[in-house]
Amino acid sequence: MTENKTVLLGMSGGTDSSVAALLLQDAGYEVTGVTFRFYEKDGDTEYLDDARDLCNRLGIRHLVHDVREVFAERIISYFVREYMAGHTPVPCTLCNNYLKWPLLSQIADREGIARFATGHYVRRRLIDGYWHITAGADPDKDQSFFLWGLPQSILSRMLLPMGELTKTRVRELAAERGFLKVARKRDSLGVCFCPMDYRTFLRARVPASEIIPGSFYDEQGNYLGKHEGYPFYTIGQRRGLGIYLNKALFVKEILPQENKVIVSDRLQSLEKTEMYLTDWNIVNPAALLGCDDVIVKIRYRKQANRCTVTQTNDGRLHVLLHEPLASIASGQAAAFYRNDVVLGGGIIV
Ligand SMILES: Nc1ncnc2c1ncn2[C@@H]1O[C@H](COP(=O)(O)OP(=O)(O)OP(=O)(O)O)[C@@H](O)[C@H]1O
Repeated sequence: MTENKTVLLGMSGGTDSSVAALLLQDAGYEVTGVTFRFYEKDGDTEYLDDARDLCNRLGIRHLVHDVREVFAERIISYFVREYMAGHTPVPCTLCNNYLKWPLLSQIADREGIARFATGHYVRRRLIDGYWHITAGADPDKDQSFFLWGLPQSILSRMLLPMGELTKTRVRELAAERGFLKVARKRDSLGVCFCPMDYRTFLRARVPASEIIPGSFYDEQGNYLGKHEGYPFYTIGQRRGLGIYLNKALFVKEILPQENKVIVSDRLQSLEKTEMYLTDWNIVNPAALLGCDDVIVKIRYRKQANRCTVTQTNDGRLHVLLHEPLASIASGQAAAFYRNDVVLGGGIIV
């Protein structure tokens, strides 16, 4: 049987998905581009024009799919709600696992397209009959941490043209082929709808009466000073507390009901040896549950802890950490790895 070489590519108008279009065409695929309207800062739709122009140049059909309302509720409102609950949200993880990839799959089905693709810097590998996400070849761009929640129905159909490449090479490819605007686009930083300083974003979206000054206390309950409102602090935060003692302080606990933030001068006191996850996904239970060679990451970079994962009677995952880990915050994601292979993940409660 000949392979059905049709693919639906998520096109953000950025460098990676544009080069992905070129590479998929080179590989003989009939590419259809789709641009999701997730969020438009100040009504800026240049990204739509860029994606459309590229498709025109490449002779690719281009679709636009407006999901601004869904994105506003499932991602932006969730983001605000989580901070208001004293948690640390993970909007990119949720968007990838619950919106972007499922939408690609649904639209591909609707359009009769066999595969779907993005410009993510990840690869995939079939292990013991299960498709797994694995880290991208460029360690500085690897996005595997965000893709632990995808089911086999999606993993088995995805194409990942960026997986073997470095970002430098991707820019070179765009320039070599004469796509200079594509080659020079800036990398997107942080959360797409929120400036690096999420406080300004919260202030603009939450009634002033809901974020009010409160107090910092130490672990013994001693008052240390005023804070600007508990949603502005995250577990493990050290900078920007506005308490001037001649020692470093870390946010240990956030108590939304009392608008209190508890700080400690010992990072060790923020350490934990276990955590629980909800909304989890496991690729192959036999390769994760009870195994003692699993790595858990709760941060995109510079952290990897050995752990043992088991399922609890009430349907959560229990993660026993082999060495203590500091600054575990509710709402954050935890992703499980064996070497470069993503085994699953979940949301910390
Ligand atoms: N608005 C969108 N519509 C369709 N696909 C999208 C959209 N935004 C992102 N994607 C897809 O998801 C991939 C990863 O997006 P992300 O924003 O994490 O990375 P990026 O490095 O900014 O990618 P790019 O350089 O392609 O913009 C993109 O390469 C693209 O394939």
